[in-house]
Amino acid sequence: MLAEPKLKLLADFISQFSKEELIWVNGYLSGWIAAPATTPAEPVNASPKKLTIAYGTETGNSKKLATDFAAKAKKKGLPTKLVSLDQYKLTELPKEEYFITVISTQGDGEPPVTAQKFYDHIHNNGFKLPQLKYGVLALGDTAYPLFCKTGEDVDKQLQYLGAQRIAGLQKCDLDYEATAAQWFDKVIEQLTTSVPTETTVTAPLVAAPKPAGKQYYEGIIQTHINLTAKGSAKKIYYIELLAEGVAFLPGDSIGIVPESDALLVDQILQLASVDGNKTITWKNETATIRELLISKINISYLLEKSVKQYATVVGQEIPAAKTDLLSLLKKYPLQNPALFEQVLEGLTQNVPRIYNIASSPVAHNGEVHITVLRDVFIKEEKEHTGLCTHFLENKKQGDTVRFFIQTNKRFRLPAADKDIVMIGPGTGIAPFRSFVAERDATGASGKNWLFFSEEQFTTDFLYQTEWQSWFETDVLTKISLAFHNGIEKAPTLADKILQQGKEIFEWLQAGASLYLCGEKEPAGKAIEEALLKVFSAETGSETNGKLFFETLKNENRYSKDLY
Ligand SMILES: Cc1cc2nc3c(=O)[nH]c(=O)nc-3n(C[C@H](O)[C@H](O)[C@H](O)COP(=O)(O)O)c2cc1C
Repeated sequence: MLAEPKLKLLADFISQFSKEELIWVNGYLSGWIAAPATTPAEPVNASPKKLTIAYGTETGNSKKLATDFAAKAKKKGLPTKLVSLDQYKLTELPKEEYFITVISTQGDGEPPVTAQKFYDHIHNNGFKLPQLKYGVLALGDTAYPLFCKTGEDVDKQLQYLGAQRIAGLQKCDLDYEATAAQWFDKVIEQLTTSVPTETTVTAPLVAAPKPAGKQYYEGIIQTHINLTAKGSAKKIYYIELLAEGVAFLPGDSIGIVPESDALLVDQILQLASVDGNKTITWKNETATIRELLISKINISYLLEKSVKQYATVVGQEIPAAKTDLLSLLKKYPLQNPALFEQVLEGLTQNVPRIYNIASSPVAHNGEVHITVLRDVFIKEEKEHTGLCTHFLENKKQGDTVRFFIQTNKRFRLPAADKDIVMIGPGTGIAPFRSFVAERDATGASGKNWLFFSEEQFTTDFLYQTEWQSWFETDVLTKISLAFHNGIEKAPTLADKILQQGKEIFEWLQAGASLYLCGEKEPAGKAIEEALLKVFSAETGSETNGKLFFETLKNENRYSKDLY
C-alpha cells in the first residue's frame, strides 16, 4: 500500500501518460523489480514489444499452454496476439517482431495436422526472416524415439532463415507444466527488461517415468500363430488380443511396452551381486530392482548417455558403441554391488513399439489384432531378435499384454462411397486388413484395390484366405501381387505399380484415396518413386506429376505410414 501523499504523486504522474505508454511502464517496472537491486534494467526502446504466440496442437496441450502464456504476457503489459498455426496468416511472418511457437510432435516425429502448413511454409519457401526474434517451446513424449522432433525442426529452420532466438529451444516431456512456465517467465523477463539475447534453456535430461497422458489397457491373447508356412525364410506372427471397450478406428496403431527377459535380468543381478528383491524408487516408480529391470528399464539397447554414466561409475574409458547392460557388466565389472543403483540412474525407460492394428472395430468387436514380423539381426556373430519381437514371440494364449492406442488421424478411410487404392508390401498389409474388414462389415459401396508383395507365394501370402474370400464376394475389387519366389529379376511391387499406372491414375482422377504402408526402405521409397513416374507420365511432365501428388496430399487423399 502507498501512503496518501505518494498515491497522489503517482496519480498525477500517471495522468500525463497515454494507455500505450502506461502498458510499457508496467512492463518496465516488472523488469525493474525482477532485476538485481543494484542494476536496474534499462529498456531498449520506448514502445512495448509486440508478441505473437502461435500454437500447433493435436490434443490441446500446446493450445492450453499458449493460452496461459498469452494471459501472463498481457498481465505484464505486452501487446500479445494468440493464434492457432492453422489460422495464422503466413504472410504476417516477415512482419512479426517477437514470435513464440508452442508446438507438439505427432505421428512418427511429425507436426500436428494443424501446424503442417506452417511447417511446410518455413521449410519450402526461400525467404529470410532477419527481423524476427523467436522462441520455440516443444511438447513431446520421451517414450517416442523422435522426441520433440517438430519443435527441433521449427527452431532450427527459423534460425536458418535468419531469425534470432530470444530463448533457446525448450523441449518438454508429458510433465511439461513447470518447465514450460519457467521457460516462458524467462522469455517475458527478456521482453520486459533488456535487449533480447539468446539463452540456452536446457531440457531436463531425464525422461518422465511414465507417459501419464496415455490410457493403458490389458489385452488377453486369444490367438498367437505364425502366419507364414513351413519353408518360409521369415516368421510373421498374427496376435489377437481380447480388449473389450477399447475404442479405435481403422488406421490406428497400438503401442506395446516390451518387457525384458526374466532370465536375462537374473543373470544381470547375479553378475552384479545385487539383491533383486530390494525395493527402490527409479524415476518416480517404486518397485523391486528385479521388477524394474523386467518391466521398466531399458537394459538391451543402451543410449550413449547410459554408457557414459556406466563409465563414470566404474571409472573407466568405455567406447560409445551400441551395447547392453549384461555385456558392460561382463567387460567392466562393478567394484562393489552398491554401485549398481548409480548405474540404474543412468539408464532410460523402455520405449513402446508401435504396430498397425490389423482388425476392424466393427468386424472384430472387442478385439485388437496385430501382425508382427520377427525382427532378427546379427550382433557379435550371434543371432538376436528385437526386444519387443522377443517379448511377443514368447507370449502364449491366455497371457496378457499391456498396450495403448495410438490414434493416426492421417490414416483414415474416406466416405463409404469413395474408392481406395492400398499399397502394403510385407507387414504393411496390416491396416488394409482392417480397412477392408470394416468396409465389408459396414457395406461400404466404394471400390477397394490392394497391392501386396512378399518373398514366396506359397508360404508368405499374409491373410490369403481372407483376401480370396473378399475378392470372391466383390468386397475386394482388384488385387495386384508381387512375389519374389526366388526369381532373380522378379517384378517388384514398384514394377507392378508402373505396369498398372494408367488404371491407378484413372481411379485417383475419379476421386479415389491412395494409401501406402510398410517399410520405408527399400520398398516404400521405390513405390513412391514409381507413383511419381506414373503421375508424371499421365500428366505429361514431372512438374505436373509432382503437382498431382501434392494435390492428393492437400486433399488428404494420399496417406502413408512408413517405418
Ligand atoms: C499419435 C501420437 C504420436 C506422437 N508422436 C510423438 C513423437 O513422435 N515424438 C514426441 O516427442 N511426442 C510424440 N507424441 C506426444 C505428444 O507430442 C505429446 O502428447 C504432447 O503433449 C501433445 O501435445 P498437443 O496436445 O499440443 O498435441 C505423440 C502423441 C500421439 C498421441
